[in-house]
Amino acid sequence: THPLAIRHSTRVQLPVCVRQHLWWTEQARSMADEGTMRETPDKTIKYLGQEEAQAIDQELFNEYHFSVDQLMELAGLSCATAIAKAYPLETFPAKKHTLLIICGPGNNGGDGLVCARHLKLFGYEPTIFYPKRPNKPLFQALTTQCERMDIPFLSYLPTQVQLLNDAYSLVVDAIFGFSFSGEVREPFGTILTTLKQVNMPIISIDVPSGWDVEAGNPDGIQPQMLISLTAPKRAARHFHGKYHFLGGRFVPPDLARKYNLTLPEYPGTSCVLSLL
Ligand SMILES: NC(=O)C1=CN([C@@H]2O[C@H](COP(=O)(O)OP(=O)(O)OC[C@H]3O[C@@H](n4cnc5c(N)ncnc54)[C@H](OP(=O)(O)O)[C@@H]3O)[C@@H](O)[C@H]2O)[C@H](O)CC1
Ligand SMILES: [K+]
Repeated sequence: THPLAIRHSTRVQLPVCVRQHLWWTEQARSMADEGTMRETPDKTIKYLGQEEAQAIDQELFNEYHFSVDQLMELAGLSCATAIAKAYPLETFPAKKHTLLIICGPGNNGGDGLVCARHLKLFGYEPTIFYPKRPNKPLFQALTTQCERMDIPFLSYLPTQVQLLNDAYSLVVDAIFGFSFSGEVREPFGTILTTLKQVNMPIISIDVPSGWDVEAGNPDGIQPQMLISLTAPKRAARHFHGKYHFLGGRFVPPDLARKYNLTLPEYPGTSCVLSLL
């Protein structure tokens, strides 16, 4: 048995053909157009460079005394909420509510773990692949929380993309965020090569993994959805997918003013807004 068979034995028998995939994305698109995504985009929004994104992050922790756990919880909840808006449960083909969430070794991976937990609470069926786990209490706790919620973890990622296409409807890329730099090192090079071949939509958290945080990467993965946290990074200018959401509604006004963030207004109590 391959690892995908552990908990999805009935589902892997359902092939996801291209026609079904197109039907489904169209359904999701029309539902989204009908009312769940009416927020107004703001054309003046500022795109952050890598150093600026890291400086804001540090200021939130060191000057404003937020803990990583706090911000990660809000970031991950934003991601799950945005995914539920763009891909509502009722638009999934043949009730196949499965998603694969691939988590990297830093805080972007932590956002992915939190996102998985909330998606499970929303009725989705996430599976996590977390190949490089930091030896830190925060990540160990987030992992335990997912395990205790019966979210399966893959022991390896099959390189046969058909297995992945058959088992999952969406893949969430929580591999690298704004601290990525240089050439991709293993095992993530192989993982990203596999992701470039899948035919299900990819959802990237904060930055499409493998993209330069500022310059993007035309040869990299091309996600259908991007969820920018705090403010979009410059790489987002090269994003040509269908859905671009902003999340991470935790920026104190003074900090937004200091960095001239010109953030659009979130509607009501929403923790996300659509930028497209
Ligand atoms: N303020 C906010 O908006 C918040 C955002 N959050 C999320 O945090 C990430 C940024 O997290 P950070 O831990 O700083 O970094 P990353 O997750 O992007 O990546 C760091 C790890 O990636 C490894 N890395 C870097 N480059 C490579 C490479 N070329 N190949 C392989 N691996 C790479 C790096 O490994 P090292 O060996 O270099 O240490 C790190 O392990 C942000 O994008 C948001 O998603 C917070 O959750 C909340 C606040
Ligand atoms: K990412």
